Order: sequence, then C-alpha cells, then structure tokens
Amino acid sequence: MAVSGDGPIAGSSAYADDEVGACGATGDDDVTMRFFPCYHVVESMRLGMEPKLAAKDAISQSRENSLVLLELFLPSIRRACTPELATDGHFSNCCIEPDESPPLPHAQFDGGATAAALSCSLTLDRVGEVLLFLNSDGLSWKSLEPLENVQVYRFIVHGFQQSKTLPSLRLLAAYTFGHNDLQTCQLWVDQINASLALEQWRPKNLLVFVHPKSGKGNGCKIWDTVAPIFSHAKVKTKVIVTQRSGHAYDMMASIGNEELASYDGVIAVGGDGFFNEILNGFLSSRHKAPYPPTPSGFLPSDTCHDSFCVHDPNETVIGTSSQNIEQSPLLPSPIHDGSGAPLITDEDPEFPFPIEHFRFGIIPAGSTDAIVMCTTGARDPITSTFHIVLGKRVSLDVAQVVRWKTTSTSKVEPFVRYAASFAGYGFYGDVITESEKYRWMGPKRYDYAGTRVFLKHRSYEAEVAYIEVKPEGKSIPERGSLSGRKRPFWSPNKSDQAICRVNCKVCSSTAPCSYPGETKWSISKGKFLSIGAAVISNRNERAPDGLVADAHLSDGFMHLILIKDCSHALYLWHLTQLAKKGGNPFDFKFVEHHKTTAFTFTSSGNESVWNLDGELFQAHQLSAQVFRGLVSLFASGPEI
Ligand SMILES: Nc1ncnc2c1ncn2[C@@H]1O[C@H](COP(=O)(O)OP(=O)(O)OP(=O)(O)O)[C@@H](O)[C@H]1O
Repeated sequence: MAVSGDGPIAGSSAYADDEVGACGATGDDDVTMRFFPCYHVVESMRLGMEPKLAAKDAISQSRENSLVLLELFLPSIRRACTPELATDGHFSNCCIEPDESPPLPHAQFDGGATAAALSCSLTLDRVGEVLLFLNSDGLSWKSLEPLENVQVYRFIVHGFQQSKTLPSLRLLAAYTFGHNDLQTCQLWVDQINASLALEQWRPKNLLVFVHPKSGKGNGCKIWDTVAPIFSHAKVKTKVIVTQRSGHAYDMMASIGNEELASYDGVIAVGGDGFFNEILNGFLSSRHKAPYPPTPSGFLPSDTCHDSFCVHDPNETVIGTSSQNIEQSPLLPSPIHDGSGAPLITDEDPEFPFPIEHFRFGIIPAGSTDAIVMCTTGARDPITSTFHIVLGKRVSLDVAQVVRWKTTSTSKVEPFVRYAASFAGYGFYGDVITESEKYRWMGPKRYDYAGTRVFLKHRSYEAEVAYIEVKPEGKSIPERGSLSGRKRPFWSPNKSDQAICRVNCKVCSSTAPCSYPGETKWSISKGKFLSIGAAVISNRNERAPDGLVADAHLSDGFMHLILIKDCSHALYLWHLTQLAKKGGNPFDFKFVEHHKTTAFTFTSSGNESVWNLDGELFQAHQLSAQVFRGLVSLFASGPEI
C-alpha cells in the first residue's frame, strides 16, 4: 500500500539530518512504509507549551495578523516546560508529566469555520510520543512518552526557527511525526495543507533571476541551497541564470504585464547592483511619473522642462543616444520608439503603483547586500527564503534619479534611473570607479579601492539644492547658522531617533512627506569630499548602524549627507564614527545631514561619477526625488 501524494522527500543538505528518516519496513511485504511529505512550512512550532498559556498567546497573535499557523517564541515557557532545543536543532529532554494530558487514542476531528481542529498522539522523531494539536491557534505538541522502537507511518513538517543569538536570523527546522495508522497521518497532512491554503499572502509562482558571478561567484550554489525550500513550500519557480550584464534588465523591461502578473513576484539571487538592475528593468517601462521638482534656474531657460515632466502612457519617449548605451548596459527609455520591440502595449494591464501584492525578493549573494540587511536584518539566504515563502511584505521607498547632463559639454537630455538604497558622489563614485579595476578580487576589492581613494583625498566643486523638510508640527525656520556651523533644519537628536524595524510605526504612519505651499529650497555650494543620498539606512558589516542610523524603509524621505572638504585626519575620524556601533558620524562641522524629499546636483568639474546602488553612473547634472513605498519586498524589516 503506497501513500498517494507528492512522494517521499529526498534528503537535502539544507536540512538537519533528522528531516528525512529512512523509510522503515513493517515486515509486511504488501505495505510500503513511506513518509507523508507534507511540504508544510510553518514559521515555528510552539514547543511543549501549557495549553492555557499557548492559547492566550495565540489569541493575541491572531488578532495581530490572523495567521492560522503562528510564530511563537516564548523562551520562558519553553524553559519551564522543556523540551529544550539542543544546539543541533533537535529536540531533547522532555519533562512534561505524561498524565497531565493523556494521549488520545484516535485523531479527533472537529470541523470548524477555518481550519479544523485536530489533536492526537503521534510520535516525533528523536522525542517519542507526543500529543500534537492543530487548531486555529496553530500547531503545537506536548511530549508524552519516550520513543519506542516501533515502525510507524510518518509525515514531515518543515519550518523555520528563530536563531537564539540573532533575532532576525532564521534556521531551517523539520519535524517528523509518526503514527501507526495511515489514515491518521493522511488526515493530519490534509488538515495542515488545508490550513496553509488559507494563507493567501504566500506566493505560489515566482520568477527568479540568478547572477552566477555575483559576489564570490556563488550565485548558482546559493540558489541550489535554497531551491528545495521553495519546492517544500509548494512555490513554483521559473529560474533564469543571467548570461551577461543587462540580461535581467532586458527581460524585466520587455516582459508583458500580463505575463509578469502571472507571477507573485521576482527574486534576485545576487547583490544590490543586481537587484537594482531588475528594479530598473521593471520600473523603466511601467512607472509613469513626473520628473523630480527642481529649483528655478536649475535647467537652462531654453529647456522645455515641462515637456519631459509627465510620462503619458501613450507617449513615445525617444531612446537616448548610443553614448548612453555604451556607458550602461541598461536600456534608457521607458517606452521604445518603435524601432525596438516594445512589449508594453495599450492592451496590457498596468501595474498600479505603489505595488503591494507583486513583491520583489533578494537572496543575498553579492559583494554588497545592504538592501537585504536593512529589510530582513540578516545577510542570509535561508532567512531571505523564509520571508519569501511565507509571503512577508514590506514597502520600500525608491529614489528616481534623472540625469540631465552626462558631462559639462553634453546637451540636456533626461535619462531616468532608480535607486533603492543609495546614491553617492565624490568618495563613493571614486570607490566604485576604482573597484572596477580590481573586480577579480571579489568583495575584497571595495576595501582595497576604498583605502586607495581615501589616501588620494580628492574633493569636488559642486552645488547641491534640496527641499527642506520641517519637523512635524513646526514651521520652517529662517535660515541661519548655529555656532558657526550650518545646521540642517531637520536632524534628530540621537535620543529622538526611531530605528526602522519590524512593524515600524514611522513607515506605517500616514503623515505626509511634503507640505503643500511650503516647498523651500536650500543650497549648499563648495568643495565636497562626498555627497550621499541614503534612501534606507544601508546597514552593513562595516557600518553597523548604517550610513544613516534613523533612515526608514518607507517614510518617503532621503537623507542627504554632505561632507565638505576637511583635513585628512578629520575625514578619517568621521569614517571611524561610521564604522562604530553607536557612533556620531554627523557630529562634525564639515558634515551636513538633511532629511529631504528631493535634491538637485550640478558639478563644476568636467567628470562626475555617481554610485547608484553600487553601480557606476556618470552625471554632471541630476535631480532626484523619492517615491514613498513605491515597491514591496518579501521581507518584514529587521528584528533589532
Ligand atoms: N551573468 C552576468 N555576467 C556578468 N555581469 C552580470 C551578469 N549578470 C548580472 N551582471 C551584472 O553584475 C552587476 C553586479 O551584480 P551583483 O550586485 O550581483 O554583484 P556584486 O558582486 O555585489 O557586485 P557589485 O558590488 O558591483 O554590485 C549587476 O549590475 C549586473 O549588471
């Protein structure tokens, strides 16, 4: 007798070794003992909780997110009730009194409005006999008897555990339950799958781009590690391994909306630069928006700025010159001029912005993975996969950067790019330019290039104009200087800083990002060592608080960091503050920090190189604005 279903699960290196035990024989040749592959991913399982407490906690969770299967981590209860998780992730040492909850002889089925409640005694690998509960509070078990060496039918529940040391980190877990009655196992598998079917927010079909050369060249290996989790979670994937730079952009720009909408999202297996490429491919042909506001006099008076302003859906935008194409593999124009092969047609349904159901995911494999760090709190492929397969969602601000002039002598010609994390000039542009020469070094090239650029200590003459943002409830004060130092109109004290994390109140607030009628431009002119615009905090291993500790994922603001020319020693001091947890990188006279919604930049030199999400971008004159929560990511914010 074989169990119908998806067939037994093959062992996977990503799982603990008790995930798939050997199929036992019953001694009866007619009976094939097989696992019931439940392919069920739960966020966690409650471990041996007292029912009363478990129910109480489950109620509060249900109110919050009405999950059927819950993520409950209650260390104190776990400690009190044992069983503790051993360091290898297996259960051990259960001390719950067996007679506290006598085992039920048969599965009890109680059909309810949502998922049916179920409880019965089963065996759990390496633990013994347990009483397993499935009801609207989730899945939980209590240990009853130590394991006896009996052969049983089994099914596996796949899940994730929260790391004890790093709250954002998720580890894989798999629990093998058994029962000597086949029907009972089947009932459990069916019921758990039925409860999963209620979780509509989980993705079912994803488009995956893998950058094979990303970071240390591990893109494919990393995908191979996480791919089994997608199949266990019953998420279909169409995988495209890129052949060249610009491949993912071209595919994202040319795929029809109807086809794209058949996916629940797009996953990038790579670094920030690769995600940027996918994001640009997606937005270039779909995001129709006015260009950023600019102060008067920014563009030459004979430039018809308005004619560039609104990307009418029916408008034909002429592609930029071959010069641009040479500089970037990315195609510049949103809608092709007829000579190419535009696939976005009038009949194609549009993507409504901001986009919510359709989400982007990043499985980190790059040299720089700041977006993953800021959105999941970890730089870990398994943790990213956890957020993807469970269908988490967080909104992300995106900066639209419009280059008006490439060099001082080129003609005015708008060229749009988007950045999800950072746009930087001066030091940041130089590091990216320098690091390109040492690509063979892998991720270490950034340290090497950074040191070289730091030693050169170059500064650049430029003018930056930015929209002032007033603190909530206050009017914009008259411009002035305090203690001889130019202070930003908005720059919070350390104690006022609200760090962006899971369920961030700042990101979910509906407070406006701009105040109609109060748009006021400020200008900063001079020699800059660097100019940085951070859309998110950009936390990474070298800057534990990020470039801007209190930047948010979706508050609708950018943080403009202007580093004026200063001595080498002072600049080093600033950089060491950036590298320090709890440092004060902005507490210097030569540093300006402005929270803004838009800025413009004009170089006084001939060559100006920017760094957009880690990618090179030559621009003599540009304007930028941020779109609040323009896209959604499979993530929930860091648990810090
Ligand atoms: N198959 C490929 N071969 C070469 N380059 C590629 C390929 N696929 C994508 N790319 C390009 O590589 C760039 C960098 O990708 P990614 O961010 O994953 O790597 P990285 O190691 O973090 O590098 P960087 O620090 O430059 O971002 C992308 O912008 C993309 O244009």
